[in-house]
Amino acid sequence: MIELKGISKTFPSQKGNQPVKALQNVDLHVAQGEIFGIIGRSGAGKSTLLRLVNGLETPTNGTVRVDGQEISQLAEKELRYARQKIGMIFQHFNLLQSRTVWKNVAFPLEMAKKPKETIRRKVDALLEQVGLSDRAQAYPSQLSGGQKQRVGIARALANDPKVLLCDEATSALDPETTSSILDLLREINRETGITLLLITHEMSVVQAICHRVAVMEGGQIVERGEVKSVFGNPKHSVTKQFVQQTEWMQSSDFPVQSTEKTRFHCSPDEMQDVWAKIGPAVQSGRVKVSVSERELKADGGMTFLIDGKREDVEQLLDSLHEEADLEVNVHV
Ligand SMILES: Nc1ncnc2c1ncn2[C@@H]1O[C@H](COP(=O)(O)OP(=O)(O)OP(=O)(O)O)[C@@H](O)[C@H]1O
Repeated sequence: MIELKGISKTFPSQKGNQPVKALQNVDLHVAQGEIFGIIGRSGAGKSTLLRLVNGLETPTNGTVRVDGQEISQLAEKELRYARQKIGMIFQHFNLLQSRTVWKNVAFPLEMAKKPKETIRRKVDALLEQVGLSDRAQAYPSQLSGGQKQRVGIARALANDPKVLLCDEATSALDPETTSSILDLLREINRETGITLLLITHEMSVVQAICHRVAVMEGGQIVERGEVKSVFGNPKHSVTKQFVQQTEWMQSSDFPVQSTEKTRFHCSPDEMQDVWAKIGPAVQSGRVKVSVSERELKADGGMTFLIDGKREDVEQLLDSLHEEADLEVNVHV
Protein backbone atom coordinates (compact mmCIF):
# COMPACT_ATOMS: atom_id res chain seq x y z
CA MET A 1 0.00 0.00 0.00
CA ILE A 2 2.90 2.33 0.81
CA GLU A 3 6.19 1.81 -0.97
CA LEU A 4 9.32 3.90 -0.62
CA LYS A 5 12.24 2.94 -2.83
CA GLY A 6 15.74 4.38 -2.55
CA ILE A 7 14.46 7.52 -0.84
CA SER A 8 16.89 10.30 0.00
CA LYS A 9 15.97 13.78 1.12
CA THR A 10 18.53 16.52 1.48
CA PHE A 11 17.49 19.97 2.66
CA PRO A 12 19.65 22.66 1.05
CA SER A 13 22.08 24.62 3.20
CA GLN A 14 20.69 27.62 5.04
CA LYS A 15 22.64 30.63 6.29
CA GLY A 16 25.96 29.00 5.44
CA ASN A 17 25.17 25.75 7.30
CA GLN A 18 25.82 22.36 5.71
CA PRO A 19 22.94 20.79 3.75
CA VAL A 20 20.94 18.39 5.95
CA LYS A 21 20.69 14.78 4.82
CA ALA A 22 17.35 14.06 6.50
CA LEU A 23 16.84 10.69 4.77
CA GLN A 24 19.40 8.44 3.14
CA ASN A 25 18.49 5.56 0.86
CA VAL A 26 15.35 4.47 2.69
CA ASP A 27 13.32 1.49 1.45
CA LEU A 28 10.01 0.76 3.11
CA HIS A 29 7.02 -1.39 2.31
CA VAL A 30 3.81 -1.18 4.31
CA ALA A 31 1.20 -3.77 3.38
CA GLN A 32 -2.50 -3.05 3.00
CA GLY A 33 -4.32 -3.21 6.33
CA GLU A 34 -1.11 -3.14 8.33
CA ILE A 35 -0.36 -0.95 11.35
CA PHE A 36 3.24 0.04 10.87
CA GLY A 37 5.25 2.06 13.39
CA ILE A 38 8.33 4.17 12.80
CA ILE A 39 10.22 4.91 15.96
CA GLY A 40 13.28 7.08 16.40
CA ARG A 41 14.81 9.83 18.42
CA SER A 42 14.35 13.48 17.65
CA GLY A 43 15.93 14.40 14.32
CA ALA A 44 16.03 10.81 13.04
CA GLY A 45 13.97 11.74 9.98
CA LYS A 46 10.52 10.40 10.95
CA SER A 47 8.49 13.51 10.12
CA THR A 48 10.29 13.98 6.82
CA LEU A 49 9.44 10.42 5.88
CA LEU A 50 5.77 10.92 6.75
CA ARG A 51 5.62 14.19 4.83
CA LEU A 52 7.00 12.42 1.76
CA VAL A 53 4.18 9.88 1.90
CA ASN A 54 1.50 12.55 1.56
CA GLY A 55 3.47 14.65 -0.88
CA LEU A 56 4.17 17.58 1.46
CA GLU A 57 7.84 17.01 0.65
CA THR A 58 9.38 15.69 -2.55
CA PRO A 59 12.30 13.28 -2.40
CA THR A 60 15.74 14.28 -3.63
CA ASN A 61 16.07 10.72 -4.96
CA GLY A 62 13.80 7.70 -5.11
CA THR A 63 10.11 7.02 -5.48
CA VAL A 64 7.11 7.11 -3.14
CA ARG A 65 4.07 5.07 -4.09
CA VAL A 66 0.75 4.98 -2.27
CA ASP A 67 -1.85 2.51 -3.51
CA GLY A 68 0.13 2.12 -6.72
CA GLN A 69 0.26 5.84 -7.46
CA GLU A 70 3.63 7.55 -7.62
CA ILE A 71 3.11 10.47 -5.24
CA SER A 72 6.47 12.02 -6.01
CA GLN A 73 5.49 12.52 -9.68
CA LEU A 74 2.00 14.01 -9.31
CA ALA A 75 1.09 17.48 -10.47
CA GLU A 76 -0.51 19.82 -7.90
CA LYS A 77 -4.11 19.06 -8.88
CA GLU A 78 -3.63 15.28 -8.96
CA LEU A 79 -1.79 15.50 -5.65
CA ARG A 80 -4.73 17.30 -4.04
CA TYR A 81 -7.01 14.46 -5.12
CA ALA A 82 -4.53 11.76 -4.02
CA ARG A 83 -4.27 13.42 -0.58
CA GLN A 84 -7.98 12.88 -0.02
CA LYS A 85 -7.11 9.18 0.15
CA ILE A 86 -4.36 9.81 2.69
CA GLY A 87 -5.70 10.99 6.05
CA MET A 88 -3.44 12.47 8.67
CA ILE A 89 -3.67 13.14 12.40
CA PHE A 90 -1.30 15.34 14.36
CA GLN A 91 0.22 15.67 17.82
CA HIS A 92 -1.47 19.03 18.40
CA PHE A 93 -4.67 18.06 16.58
CA ASN A 94 -4.65 21.08 14.17
CA LEU A 95 -8.39 21.72 14.52
CA LEU A 96 -10.07 24.86 13.23
CA GLN A 97 -10.80 26.79 16.42
CA SER A 98 -13.60 28.89 14.97
CA ARG A 99 -15.57 25.86 13.78
CA THR A 100 -17.62 23.46 15.86
CA VAL A 101 -16.71 19.79 16.10
CA TRP A 102 -19.33 19.01 13.44
CA LYS A 103 -17.98 21.70 11.10
CA ASN A 104 -14.40 20.55 11.60
CA VAL A 105 -15.30 17.06 10.45
CA ALA A 106 -17.37 18.46 7.57
CA PHE A 107 -14.46 20.59 6.35
CA PRO A 108 -12.61 18.04 4.14
CA LEU A 109 -15.95 16.95 2.65
CA GLU A 110 -16.79 20.56 1.79
CA MET A 111 -13.33 20.91 0.21
CA ALA A 112 -14.04 17.78 -1.85
CA LYS A 113 -17.32 19.47 -2.95
CA LYS A 114 -19.55 16.66 -1.66
CA PRO A 115 -23.34 17.24 -1.71
CA LYS A 116 -24.84 18.65 1.52
CA GLU A 117 -26.86 15.54 2.30
CA THR A 118 -23.81 13.27 1.87
CA ILE A 119 -21.87 15.55 4.20
CA ARG A 120 -24.60 15.46 6.82
CA ARG A 121 -24.85 11.68 6.81
CA LYS A 122 -21.09 11.17 6.77
CA VAL A 123 -20.31 13.61 9.57
CA ASP A 124 -23.03 12.17 11.82
CA ALA A 125 -21.72 8.63 11.21
CA LEU A 126 -18.11 9.64 11.88
CA LEU A 127 -18.98 11.41 15.14
CA GLU A 128 -20.86 8.31 16.21
CA GLN A 129 -17.85 6.14 15.33
CA VAL A 130 -15.45 8.21 17.46
CA GLY A 131 -17.97 8.58 20.31
CA LEU A 132 -18.54 12.32 20.01
CA SER A 133 -22.13 12.64 18.78
CA ASP A 134 -23.09 14.54 21.92
CA ARG A 135 -20.31 17.12 21.42
CA ALA A 136 -21.12 17.94 17.80
CA GLN A 137 -21.89 21.60 18.53
CA ALA A 138 -18.96 22.19 20.91
CA TYR A 139 -15.89 24.20 19.89
CA PRO A 140 -12.37 22.70 20.13
CA SER A 141 -11.52 24.92 23.11
CA GLN A 142 -14.32 23.20 25.05
CA LEU A 143 -12.87 19.71 24.55
CA SER A 144 -10.31 17.58 26.38
CA GLY A 145 -7.15 16.49 24.55
CA GLY A 146 -8.55 13.03 23.91
CA GLN A 147 -11.79 14.46 22.50
CA LYS A 148 -9.80 16.82 20.25
CA GLN A 149 -7.86 13.87 18.86
CA ARG A 150 -11.14 12.03 18.27
CA VAL A 151 -12.28 14.99 16.17
CA GLY A 152 -8.92 14.84 14.37
CA ILE A 153 -9.48 11.16 13.63
CA ALA A 154 -13.06 11.70 12.42
CA ARG A 155 -11.88 14.54 10.16
CA ALA A 156 -9.02 12.42 8.78
CA LEU A 157 -11.46 9.62 7.90
CA ALA A 158 -14.02 11.89 6.21
CA ASN A 159 -13.02 11.12 2.62
CA ASP A 160 -12.64 7.36 3.26
CA PRO A 161 -8.86 7.33 2.96
CA LYS A 162 -6.97 4.11 2.33
CA VAL A 163 -4.08 5.25 4.49
CA LEU A 164 -4.00 7.07 7.82
CA LEU A 165 -0.75 8.79 8.79
CA CYS A 166 -0.35 9.43 12.51
CA ASP A 167 2.23 12.05 13.47
CA GLU A 168 2.99 11.58 17.20
CA ALA A 169 -0.80 11.39 17.60
CA THR A 170 -0.77 10.54 21.30
CA SER A 171 2.33 12.43 22.47
CA ALA A 172 0.32 15.29 23.97
CA LEU A 173 -2.05 12.97 25.85
CA ASP A 174 -1.91 11.40 29.30
CA PRO A 175 -1.38 7.61 29.48
CA GLU A 176 -5.04 6.71 29.95
CA THR A 177 -6.25 8.88 27.08
CA THR A 178 -3.40 7.56 24.93
CA SER A 179 -4.63 4.08 25.53
CA SER A 180 -8.23 4.92 24.55
CA ILE A 181 -7.08 6.66 21.36
CA LEU A 182 -4.89 3.67 20.44
CA ASP A 183 -7.87 1.38 21.06
CA LEU A 184 -9.95 3.52 18.71
CA LEU A 185 -7.27 3.43 16.00
CA ARG A 186 -6.98 -0.35 16.33
CA GLU A 187 -10.76 -0.71 16.07
CA ILE A 188 -10.90 1.49 12.95
CA ASN A 189 -8.09 -0.53 11.39
CA ARG A 190 -9.93 -3.77 12.11
CA GLU A 191 -13.30 -2.56 10.89
CA THR A 192 -12.25 -0.69 7.76
CA GLY A 193 -8.95 -2.36 6.82
CA ILE A 194 -7.31 1.05 6.59
CA THR A 195 -3.49 1.03 6.54
CA LEU A 196 -1.89 2.94 9.41
CA LEU A 197 1.59 4.41 9.34
CA LEU A 198 2.51 6.07 12.59
CA ILE A 199 5.60 7.84 13.81
CA THR A 200 6.44 8.07 17.47
CA HIS A 201 9.27 8.28 19.96
CA GLU A 202 7.33 6.08 22.37
CA MET A 203 8.05 2.39 22.34
CA SER A 204 4.90 1.74 24.36
CA VAL A 205 2.77 3.09 21.49
CA VAL A 206 4.42 0.74 19.02
CA GLN A 207 4.02 -2.18 21.41
CA ALA A 208 0.37 -1.39 21.99
CA ILE A 209 -0.80 -1.17 18.42
CA CYS A 210 1.73 -1.95 15.67
CA HIS A 211 2.19 -5.15 13.72
CA ARG A 212 5.64 -4.19 12.43
CA VAL A 213 8.13 -1.49 13.27
CA ALA A 214 11.10 0.26 11.71
CA VAL A 215 13.69 1.98 13.89
CA MET A 216 15.19 5.14 12.42
CA GLU A 217 18.43 6.87 13.23
CA GLY A 218 20.40 9.45 11.26
CA GLY A 219 18.01 9.39 8.30
CA GLN A 220 18.20 5.62 7.88
CA ILE A 221 16.18 2.61 8.90
CA VAL A 222 18.57 0.73 11.16
CA GLU A 223 16.31 -2.14 12.18
CA ARG A 224 12.88 -3.45 11.19
CA GLY A 225 10.57 -6.39 11.60
CA GLU A 226 7.78 -7.78 13.73
CA VAL A 227 7.37 -5.70 16.89
CA LYS A 228 8.00 -8.61 19.24
CA SER A 229 11.16 -9.77 17.54
CA VAL A 230 12.65 -6.27 17.12
CA PHE A 231 12.11 -5.29 20.75
CA GLY A 232 12.59 -8.83 22.08
CA ASN A 233 15.99 -9.15 20.46
CA PRO A 234 17.22 -5.62 19.71
CA LYS A 235 20.36 -5.46 17.59
CA HIS A 236 21.04 -1.79 16.96
CA SER A 237 22.21 0.45 19.81
CA VAL A 238 19.23 2.82 19.35
CA THR A 239 16.73 -0.03 19.61
CA LYS A 240 18.57 -1.28 22.69
CA GLN A 241 18.27 2.18 24.21
CA PHE A 242 14.50 2.27 23.64
CA VAL A 243 14.17 -1.16 25.23
CA GLN A 244 16.41 -0.30 28.19
CA GLN A 245 14.63 2.99 28.75
CA THR A 246 11.24 1.29 28.80
CA GLU A 247 12.45 -1.48 31.10
CA TRP A 248 13.96 1.13 33.34
CA MET A 249 10.73 3.12 33.44
CA GLN A 250 8.67 0.03 34.12
CA SER A 251 10.83 -1.14 36.99
CA SER A 252 9.90 0.28 40.35
CA ASP A 253 13.39 -0.39 41.65
CA PHE A 254 16.15 1.48 39.90
CA PRO A 255 19.24 -0.67 39.73
CA VAL A 256 21.76 1.09 41.94
CA GLN A 257 25.17 -0.49 41.93
CA SER A 258 28.27 1.60 41.55
CA THR A 259 26.12 4.38 40.13
CA GLU A 260 23.04 6.31 41.19
CA LYS A 261 20.09 6.87 38.93
CA THR A 262 17.83 9.80 39.53
CA ARG A 263 14.83 11.18 37.71
CA PHE A 264 13.32 14.61 37.73
CA HIS A 265 10.66 16.38 35.79
CA CYS A 266 10.69 19.86 34.29
CA SER A 267 7.90 21.80 32.63
CA PRO A 268 8.21 23.27 29.11
CA ASP A 269 9.02 26.71 30.58
CA GLU A 270 11.93 25.32 32.54
CA MET A 271 13.36 23.32 29.66
CA GLN A 272 15.80 25.92 28.38
CA ASP A 273 17.37 26.49 31.81
CA VAL A 274 17.57 22.76 32.41
CA TRP A 275 19.33 22.10 29.13
CA ALA A 276 21.80 24.88 29.87
CA LYS A 277 22.81 23.07 33.07
CA ILE A 278 22.65 19.51 31.81
CA GLY A 279 24.57 20.05 28.56
CA PRO A 280 27.96 20.87 30.13
CA ALA A 281 27.58 18.14 32.79
CA VAL A 282 26.95 15.52 30.10
CA GLN A 283 29.78 16.80 27.90
CA SER A 284 32.18 16.54 30.83
CA GLY A 285 31.37 12.81 30.95
CA ARG A 286 30.54 12.95 34.67
CA VAL A 287 26.89 12.04 34.27
CA LYS A 288 24.65 10.41 31.69
CA VAL A 289 21.21 11.83 31.10
CA SER A 290 18.36 10.27 29.20
CA VAL A 291 14.78 11.34 28.73
CA SER A 292 11.87 9.30 29.93
CA GLU A 293 9.08 9.07 27.39
CA ARG A 294 6.15 8.44 29.67
CA GLU A 295 6.02 11.75 31.50
CA LEU A 296 6.98 13.62 28.35
CA LYS A 297 3.31 13.70 27.50
CA ALA A 298 1.58 14.90 30.61
CA ASP A 299 2.34 18.63 30.44
CA GLY A 300 4.60 18.82 27.40
CA GLY A 301 7.61 18.83 29.72
CA MET A 302 10.22 16.14 30.13
CA THR A 303 11.42 13.71 32.72
CA PHE A 304 15.17 13.32 32.82
CA LEU A 305 16.98 10.30 34.15
CA ILE A 306 20.42 11.07 35.53
CA ASP A 307 23.01 8.37 35.92
CA GLY A 308 26.39 8.83 37.53
CA LYS A 309 28.37 8.79 40.77
CA ARG A 310 26.32 10.03 43.70
CA GLU A 311 28.42 13.17 44.20
CA ASP A 312 28.22 14.13 40.52
CA VAL A 313 24.47 13.55 40.38
CA GLU A 314 23.98 15.60 43.53
CA GLN A 315 26.14 18.41 42.21
CA LEU A 316 24.08 18.63 39.03
CA LEU A 317 20.83 18.56 40.98
CA ASP A 318 22.12 21.29 43.30
CA SER A 319 22.98 23.50 40.35
CA LEU A 320 19.55 22.89 38.86
CA HIS A 321 17.92 23.80 42.17
CA GLU A 322 19.94 26.86 42.98
CA GLU A 323 20.97 28.53 39.78
CA ALA A 324 18.07 27.85 37.50
CA ASP A 325 15.51 28.34 40.25
CA LEU A 326 13.70 25.18 39.31
CA GLU A 327 11.24 23.13 41.20
CA VAL A 328 12.88 19.77 40.76
CA ASN A 329 11.06 16.65 41.87
CA VAL A 330 13.55 13.91 42.52
CA HIS A 331 12.82 10.24 42.97
CA VAL A 332 15.78 7.99 43.70
N1 LIG B 1 12.39 22.03 6.14
C1 LIG B 1 13.59 21.69 6.62
N2 LIG B 1 14.70 22.42 6.32
C2 LIG B 1 15.91 22.06 6.78
N3 LIG B 1 16.14 20.98 7.56
C3 LIG B 1 15.09 20.22 7.92
C4 LIG B 1 13.76 20.54 7.47
N4 LIG B 1 12.90 19.61 7.98
C5 LIG B 1 13.66 18.76 8.71
N5 LIG B 1 14.96 19.12 8.67
C6 LIG B 1 16.07 18.42 9.33
O1 LIG B 1 16.04 17.07 8.91
C7 LIG B 1 16.39 16.20 9.99
C8 LIG B 1 15.27 15.21 10.24
O2 LIG B 1 14.16 15.96 10.77
P1 LIG B 1 12.74 15.30 11.08
O3 LIG B 1 11.84 16.38 11.56
O4 LIG B 1 12.30 14.48 9.92
O5 LIG B 1 13.12 14.31 12.29
P2 LIG B 1 12.15 13.63 13.35
O6 LIG B 1 12.68 12.26 13.56
O7 LIG B 1 10.74 13.75 12.92
O8 LIG B 1 12.40 14.51 14.65
P3 LIG B 1 11.31 15.11 15.69
O9 LIG B 1 10.77 13.92 16.43
O10 LIG B 1 12.14 16.01 16.55
O11 LIG B 1 10.30 15.83 14.87
C9 LIG B 1 16.72 17.10 11.17
O12 LIG B 1 18.10 17.32 11.20
C10 LIG B 1 15.97 18.39 10.84
O13 LIG B 1 16.61 19.50 11.43
